[in-house]
Amino acid sequence: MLSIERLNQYYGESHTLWDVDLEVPSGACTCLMGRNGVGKTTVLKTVVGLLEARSGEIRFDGRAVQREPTERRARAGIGYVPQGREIFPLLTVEENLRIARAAMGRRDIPALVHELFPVLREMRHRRGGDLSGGQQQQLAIGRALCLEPKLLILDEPTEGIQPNIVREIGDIIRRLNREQGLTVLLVEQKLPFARRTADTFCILDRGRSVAAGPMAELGDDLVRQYLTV
Ligand SMILES: Nc1ncnc2c1ncn2[C@@H]1O[C@H](COP(=O)(O)OP(=O)(O)OP(=O)(O)O)[C@@H](O)[C@H]1O
Repeated sequence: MLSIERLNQYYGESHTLWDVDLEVPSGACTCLMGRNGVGKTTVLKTVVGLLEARSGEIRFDGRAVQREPTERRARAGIGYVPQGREIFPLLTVEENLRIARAAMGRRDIPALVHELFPVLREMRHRRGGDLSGGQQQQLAIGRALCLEPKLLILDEPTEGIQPNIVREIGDIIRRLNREQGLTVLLVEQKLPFARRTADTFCILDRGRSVAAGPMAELGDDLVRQYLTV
């Protein structure tokens, strides 16, 4: 579904991504892994179109999208839940969802959103900023679902969330993937969570893709070499 080939990206003169390759198979949940600062968020932002690729190809659904604007990629089915969630804190839960939905020219909120996240219906009149971290993450995922994506990209969805809610978020990602058939690309630093949630992995190290494969093949050597601090 998403295929990245020889992607290079720069922040000014600083070469950040070096010939990165990444495959996200249709229907799978893929985890992009690596230590802090290796370029994971930069890959996601380049896929979404918030950063420009200097060279390389990003194919989504069989089409090269690396020169398309963000809105066009979103309309094509690339959904994005950024790190830190970035919900609108002063708007209500319902307003946060409706604003996203308006981008589709629709006023209704998809039933799936309330089915997956009943708390968003219960708290629809609360301000986004008054929700707990876990509830804000649910709102951020719900908002991405309002655009009916084919690929859902999540940047560290468990960051700053209580352990009992982390499991809940993992269950929801798996349900979206397995029951709704949504393809998922996830950045995640928590190894047990990544193992439990994803089918395939790709590891970045200092801006380069260094290993990839089925999650069952993520052995201790790779973990020691590229993931433990
Ligand atoms: N706006 C920016 N301008 C300049 N350099 C940046 C910018 N954003 C990130 N970088 C640098 O690019 C490199 C990759 O950063 P990135 O945030 O993609 O890494 P990451 O793997 O997602 O890290 P983390 O796990 O800490 O979120 C880092 O060296 C970072 O300092």
